[in-house]
Amino acid sequence: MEKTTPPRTRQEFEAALEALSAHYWDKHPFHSRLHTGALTQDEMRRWIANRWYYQKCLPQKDAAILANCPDVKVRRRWVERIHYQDGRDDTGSSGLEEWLTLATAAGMKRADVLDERLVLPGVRFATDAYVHFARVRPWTEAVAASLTELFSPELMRTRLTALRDHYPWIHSSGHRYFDRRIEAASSDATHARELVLENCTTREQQDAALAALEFKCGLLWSMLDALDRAGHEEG
Ligand SMILES: O=C(O)c1cc(C(=O)O)c2c(n1)C(=O)C(=O)c1cc(C(=O)O)[nH]c1-2
Repeated sequence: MEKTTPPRTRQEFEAALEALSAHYWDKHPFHSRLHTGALTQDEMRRWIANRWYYQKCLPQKDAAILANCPDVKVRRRWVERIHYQDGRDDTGSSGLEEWLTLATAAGMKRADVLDERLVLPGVRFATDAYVHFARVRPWTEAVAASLTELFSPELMRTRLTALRDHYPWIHSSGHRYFDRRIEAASSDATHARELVLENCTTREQQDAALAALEFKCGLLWSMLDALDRAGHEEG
């Protein structure tokens, strides 16, 4: 009989997921420039407009996870991510509205962001690939792909400090997205990690989850490659 590789222990699996932080976009040169205050106003605005495309696609990505997930308890908690970004109605808080506030705080018009004129082909392609992945892969893999958020709170803290220290021309109303997201990201990512650890129990499922998280790291990285290149071409 063919020998199958036994699954990793929970600790080993968790450590393997964590180790993929080595590929996270916090180490991308574009983020280094953003965080040291080196971006021009045009580059900062282009980053905000491109991230908008990522932000606005997140609820569709999460809806794909819901559509593929047969577990009512998981769906009940996961749907909160859609409420978070879309808002429950026009009066409450909404991540997407807060992102648009960041755009106006940086001197852009809402319409200029909403018409996606500044969205680079590479950013569109990478973002669409994430939504597609969530549609066609098992829900556990799409949840694993979201685990980049485990690595994001520290990055968002650094970004907030950078906005305050290096980009005073951006009105402080634009900081709110990150102010609120740091805590939400920790709680969402902790929940997602638990789902992956609980539901990916065979070696194959664990490997697929790790591959999904690596794929997502590459996808985020390529978004910043596109932004970095656009900045250099301009300069
Ligand atoms: O500002 C960032 O660096 C950053 C990173 C990430 C991430 O690592 O995927 C997300 C966010 N922000 C974010 O705001 C957010 O809502 C979010 C959702 C997800 C996801 O994959 O479901 N990632 C992220």
